Amino acid sequence: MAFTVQPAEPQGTPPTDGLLHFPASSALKLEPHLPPVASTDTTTRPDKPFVTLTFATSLDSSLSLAPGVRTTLSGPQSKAMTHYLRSRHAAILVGVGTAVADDPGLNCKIISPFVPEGVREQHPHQPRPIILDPSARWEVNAESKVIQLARLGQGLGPLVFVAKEVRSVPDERRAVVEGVGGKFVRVKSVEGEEFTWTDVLWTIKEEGLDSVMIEGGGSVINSLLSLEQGGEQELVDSVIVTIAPTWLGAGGVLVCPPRAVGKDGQPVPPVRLRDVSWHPLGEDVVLCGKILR
Ligand SMILES: NC(=O)C1=CN([C@@H]2O[C@H](COP(=O)(O)OP(=O)(O)OC[C@H]3O[C@@H](n4cnc5c(N)ncnc54)[C@H](O)[C@@H]3O)[C@@H](O)[C@H]2O)C=CC1
Ligand SMILES: Nc1nc(O)c(N)c(N[C@@H]2O[C@H](COP(=O)(O)O)[C@@H](O)[C@H]2O)n1
Repeated sequence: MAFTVQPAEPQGTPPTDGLLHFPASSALKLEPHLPPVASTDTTTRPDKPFVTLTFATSLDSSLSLAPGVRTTLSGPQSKAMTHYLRSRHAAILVGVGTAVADDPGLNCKIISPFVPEGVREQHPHQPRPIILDPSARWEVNAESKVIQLARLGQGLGPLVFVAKEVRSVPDERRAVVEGVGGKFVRVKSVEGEEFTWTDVLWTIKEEGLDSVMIEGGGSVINSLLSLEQGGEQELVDSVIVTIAPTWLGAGGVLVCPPRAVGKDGQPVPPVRLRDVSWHPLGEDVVLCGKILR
């Protein structure tokens, strides 16, 4: 598919339709870190989608002030960048801790500055929200933001991944989720608690979703990074982190995976990024890279 820069909106002009704006010049810099757009791409794996790990952090590695406290870290430009990422992924994944704490919308409020030739997009591309909720504790209801947005046509119905061992999901929750085109998906778990990331990603691929951005929260990011640290599985294709110029202080939800040790009990070299680039966006800086393997 050929892509061109859509010149309809001059860079820097705020949109008047409630949508966010991310300039094509900034978007181009992210391109090497994003899922391929061409369906003929041969680098994608059959067993998993393209995985982007992306979140916003403080200088002291906090995602939020405390568990359950929704905390704004991204400034307007990096928030627009996150929505650009949402426009470029088929799915967006968070843990149930985030769903409960933030009541997130998990939708996209940006029209890509790149559009296929001859096409003028009227609506943002929407990623499919995925909530990891092994024990079905998310009390999703008609007021949940993700449901409201899907009902308005401004987002998609969520896929809620619950453990096979969970006896049943309450009928009201099922009706709410299915009413907006979402569904509960059963995933094999270890003792009804954790899914393996291989199973999560395989299930996403089985749902026909070729790319996923994993946004958080702390438990999700740390468990994924600890696998990468172990070096046994290569699951994350791209890492895009917004760093905000603030310290949230002790007590926050931290990105801090357990230190990896080898079979001999000795520390193994820490995980590091390669192909790193830094992009100032407003007062924030966005770090892009790939996990060094
Ligand atoms: N600054 C940012 O970019 C973001 C910040 N956040 C913040 O993070 C905080 C929430 O983080 P946490 O409390 O750590 O919750 P979380 O969102 O990481 O969810 C944790 C839950 O997800 C499930 N889960 C995680 N890994 C799993 C696996 N491998 N298999 C099955 N289930 C799994 C478990 O039920 C676990 O209890 C909130 O305060 C939120 O505001 C969340 C996302 C992004
Ligand atoms: N990029 C980014 N910057 C921040 O400052 C944040 N707090 C987050 N959080 C993530 O975005 C979700 C909330 O936004 P929506 O309602 O979905 O638009 C939140 O749940 C986190 O996943 N991200």
